[in-house]
Amino acid sequence: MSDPNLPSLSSEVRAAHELARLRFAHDEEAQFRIDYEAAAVSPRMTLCMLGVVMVGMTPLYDGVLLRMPESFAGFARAMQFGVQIPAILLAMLMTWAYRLRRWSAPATVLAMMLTVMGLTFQQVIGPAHGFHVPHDFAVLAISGTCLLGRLRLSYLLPWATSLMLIVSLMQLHGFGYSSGALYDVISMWMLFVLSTIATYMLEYSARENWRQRRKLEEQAAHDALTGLPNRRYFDAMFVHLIRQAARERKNIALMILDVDHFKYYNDRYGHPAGDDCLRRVGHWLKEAMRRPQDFCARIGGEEFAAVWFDAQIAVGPSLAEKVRGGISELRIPHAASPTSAVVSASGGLVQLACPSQEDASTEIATDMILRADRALYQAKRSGRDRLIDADDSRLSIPVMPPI
Ligand SMILES: Nc1nc2c(ncn2[C@@H]2O[C@H](COP(=O)(O)OP(=O)(O)OP(=O)(O)O)[C@@H](O)[C@H]2O)c(=O)[nH]1
Repeated sequence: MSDPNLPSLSSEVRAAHELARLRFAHDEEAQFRIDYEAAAVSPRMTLCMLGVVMVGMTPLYDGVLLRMPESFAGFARAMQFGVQIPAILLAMLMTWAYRLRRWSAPATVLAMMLTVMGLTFQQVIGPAHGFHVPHDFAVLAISGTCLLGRLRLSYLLPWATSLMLIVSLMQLHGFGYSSGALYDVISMWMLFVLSTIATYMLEYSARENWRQRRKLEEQAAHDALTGLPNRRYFDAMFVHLIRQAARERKNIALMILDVDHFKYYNDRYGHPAGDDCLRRVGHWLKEAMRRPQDFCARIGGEEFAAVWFDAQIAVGPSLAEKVRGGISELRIPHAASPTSAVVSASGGLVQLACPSQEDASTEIATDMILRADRALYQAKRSGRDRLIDADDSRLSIPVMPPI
């Protein structure tokens, strides 16, 4: 029998297909794009800095190495310092400033377009002034953007290909269809194809690593048996929700649940059946948490926690009782239980109305867990298969002072 925790073959094939197409499904793709853009900041800044330095140095190699005539230098400077460098600086600003970052990719593409178009104009107009701009600068700018720009291939490719077509046509138009000009254009396209393949491979491995890291993070936060969040996730998330509840003046409720006489269950039906029982309980808990911010976790062997965010204090006990009682409704036979013929659970509930101290959320969480645990203990002592509300007058437990 196949292990339900292992991914099915079809999901693996789908995952490989998505990777090869450089596109994940909906939410995963959206999350990837956010992370990919965040990781693009330093390579893209490097690209822009290189661009500024290389364009900024053009007077040096135009004048000293290529001996650009004065009649042409004015046009070249206007292009370089009036258009290309400002466009690259704009891309730098959009990448560097957090609030403007969503414009970073279009600004980088714009800088590439203006730089390449400027170079191509110079190449085409130059010969009339007795000056020849080497053709490789245009493809260098496109390849550099491919390799260092960290732009997604599906975004970059249409722009880069259009640019290459424009550059090729302008060159062929400007220099005629001589074998030398054709050779130049073909070598430019070969370099461009290589850069595109490298861009594909870079994005492929970025996606693969990103997915792998997410999987590991997911595994570190979840329990392998039930698939529910684990204790580590619960501790972090509970404190986070208390902080949010304090900020938004919302209520928060916690129930700790423990399956009754689970040792007897294992003894009677065997450990694999015990595992299966825990899986079914976990599945029910996951189903029972309806709102996006409510969650449940497996916090110990046969111990679970359920957290409700923004539930009315008056309905908290009935919500918790529905979830706890639902475990008996699963009707998992438990012939060895002195409490019930089916698997049941005891629960301890604690609620907090609008916590006020946002910065004391860790202490509040510790206190709530302690009180829920004590209520659970009370439920066990008073016969099991029941919920005890820590705020109920029957249970007078002193509240732990903040540490
Ligand atoms: N099958 C299985 N059993 C587990 C797992 N984790 C913990 N247990 C068992 O759960 C049982 C818990 O026993 P106890 O702590 O004595 O509690 P209990 O028998 O449920 O009794 P009460 O809680 O007092 O009702 C132990 O026998 C553990 O071995 C698990 O992942 N799978």
